[in-house]
Parts: sequence; C-alpha cells; structure tokens
Amino acid sequence: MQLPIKITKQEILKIYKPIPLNSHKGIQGHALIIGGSYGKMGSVCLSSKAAIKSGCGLVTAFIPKCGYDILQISIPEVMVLTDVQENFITNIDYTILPNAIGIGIGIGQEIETQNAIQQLLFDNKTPMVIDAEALNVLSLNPTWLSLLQPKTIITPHPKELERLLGKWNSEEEKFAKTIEFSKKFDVIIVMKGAPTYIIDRETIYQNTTGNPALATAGSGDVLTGIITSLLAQNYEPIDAATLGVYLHGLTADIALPETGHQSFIASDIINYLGKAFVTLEN
Ligand SMILES: NC(=O)C1=CN([C@@H]2O[C@H](COP(=O)(O)OP(=O)(O)OC[C@H]3O[C@@H](n4cnc5c(N)ncnc54)[C@H](OP(=O)(O)O)[C@@H]3O)[C@@H](O)[C@H]2O)[C@@H](O)CC1
Ligand SMILES: Nc1ncnc2c1ncn2[C@@H]1O[C@H](COP(=O)(O)OP(=O)(O)O)[C@@H](O)[C@H]1O
Ligand SMILES: [Mg+2]
Repeated sequence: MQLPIKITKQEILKIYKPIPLNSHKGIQGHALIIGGSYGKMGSVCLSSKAAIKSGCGLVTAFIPKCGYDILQISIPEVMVLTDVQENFITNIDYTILPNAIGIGIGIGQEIETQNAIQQLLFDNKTPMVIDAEALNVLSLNPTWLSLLQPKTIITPHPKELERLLGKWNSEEEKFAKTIEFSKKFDVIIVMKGAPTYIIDRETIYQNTTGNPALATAGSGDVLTGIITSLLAQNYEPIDAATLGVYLHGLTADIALPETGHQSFIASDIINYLGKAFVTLEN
C-alpha cells in the first residue's frame, strides 16, 4: 500500500481556482441535489445551502412534495423541483441541465425510491456524488454499481462503507478492500472518519483538517453539497473531493475557538465556509 498524500494547504493551493472577475451565475455551474423524505428534509436544506455557499451559480433541489415549502422558506436562493409523490421520491424527472448531481441525503429506501435511483443511474452522464441512503440502495442492489460513470464520487461513513464492502478485520484490510472497490468500479471513495481518507484507485489522500466538532447530525450532508458544488464548477472529481473535504474540516478548525466542540452544528459548517475560502486567497 502506498503512503497517503497529505491534503495540506500547500496541496490545495495547487488545485484551488479563484472565481474570475468577469464570472456570472450562468457559467459558475449548476448543482442538482436529489434527496429527502418525510422527516429528513433538513438534510436537503443543509446540502443545497452548502452547495450555493461553495461557489456554484445555481442550485436546484429535487425532493418529494412534502418538502416544497420547507426548502423554499429555508433557502430562497435554491430552486426546487418536486416528485409526484408526497413523502418520498419515486421518479427523478427533470428538464434542467445540471453540471453535477449530489444524490442520497435523507432519500430513504422505499422500493419506488430504489427504482428511481436505478433509472437515474441508467440514464445519467453527469458527474455525480453519491451519499447516505443512495449508497445503502447500492449495497442492497450491488449489480447497479456497474452503472456508475467513471470517477463518480461516493462518500460513505464507516457503516455505509461496511454495507458496501462487507466487514473487515483490520485497518489494512479495510484499505485493501476499498482500493479494490475503487479499481473495480473506477470510483473515487471519500472514506469519511477522523481523519477522512480519499481513495482513487491505488492513490490514498489523507485530510489534515477537522476535529470532533464535526461529529454532529448533518455534517456529511453538508459535505455532499460542498463537493457537488465544486464538481459543478468544473473541478476534476478528485480535486472536488480533496478540496471539499479540506474546506469542510477547516470550517470546524476556524470555528472551534468560538463554538467549542459542543455547540458547533452542521449549519455552522455552512456559516464558516466563507472564512475557510478566504484562507485560500491569502
Ligand atoms: N436533519 C436531517 O434531516 C438529517 C438526516 N440525515 C439522513 O438520515 C439518513 C440516515 O443516516 P445515518 O447516517 O444517520 O444512518 P445510518 O447509515 O444507519 O448510520 C448510522 C449508524 O452508522 C454508524 N456510524 C455512523 N458514523 C460512524 C462513524 N464515524 N464511525 C463508526 N460508525 C458510524 C453507527 O452505527 P453503530 O456504531 O451504532 O452500529 C450509526 O448508528 C441519511 O439519509 C442521512 O442523510 C442525517 O444526516 C442526520 C440529519
Ligand atoms: N471526530 C471527528 N473528527 C473529524 N471529522 C469528523 C469526526 N466525526 C465526524 N466527522 C466528519 O463528519 C462527517 C459525518 O458524516 P456523516 O456520518 O455522513 O453525517 P450525517 O449523515 O449525519 O450528515 C464526515 O465528513 C466525518 O469525516
Ligand atoms: Mg451521512
């Protein structure tokens, strides 16, 4: 196994692209966040707000009907498309042309939702981030993994990773299985944890930012929004993954003196994104 490449500020500055002075929302990228179900609309609010706060020009959320008012009132900057069903997603039908898709947060595992995910994977050619219950749906239907476009980014926490790979008996075996999976399906795996590692075939990246303040509900949903936004802005998938993970952790490091570990919540990741981006301009 190769030694991990540390994701430091020095490495990040090699890939970070400041926003051009003459940019406008039409060329800053359009991110589509697909997720949500009854009782889990907060995850989509967090993810789509994180996306619009990470530099893309437009964000659309595709959600079940029950989330319409919630989304529109929580984040007026985000556009909303709804499924025909009230409480969960059954048919992912849209006519917009997003530059990146983030799917899975709060989406649930209803059989109709599983079928809708399969249909999207059949049709989709857009760069994609797959998280949360969309990963569990892939674990339940492993043959669908062959539908993923090359360099799709998946962002499992340890339990989601275990559902995809099966159990491991040591850290070494976990990395070996993850590398094998990345090679087999040509996907980038963000192995969330403390620290987070990113696996791109045999290359391993190790994040250097973040702290236990991030151990709070919704912090992964926010990460999905950030990475999807960067993908929509035309970052290469591996660069979107490393920059996204670095900025996500950095928000918690910057916030810590003010919030402590305890009072930092997922919305604070979004609140501190601006300060995290500013460190890359100096
Ligand atoms: N406000 C909202 O709308 C929110 C909505 N959300 C949405 O809810 C959906 C379900 O997501 P989820 O991750 O809570 O459920 P699930 O996959 O069963 O994992 C839980 C189990 O996994 C484990 N585990 C997790 N992390 C681990 C670690 N670091 N290290 C080790 N183990 C770890 C741990 O298992 P245990 O250790 O207890 O066996 C834990 O009990 C999803 O769609 C998400 O987007 C949430 O984001 C919250 C805010
Ligand atoms: N102790 C910790 N140190 C650093 N990062 C952490 C720690 N605990 C959690 N995180 C980060 O928080 C995020 C949690 O993601 P996830 O479990 O998917 O949360 P949720 O599904 O509630 O949004 C991951 O990015 C993970 O790396
Ligand atoms: Mg999660």
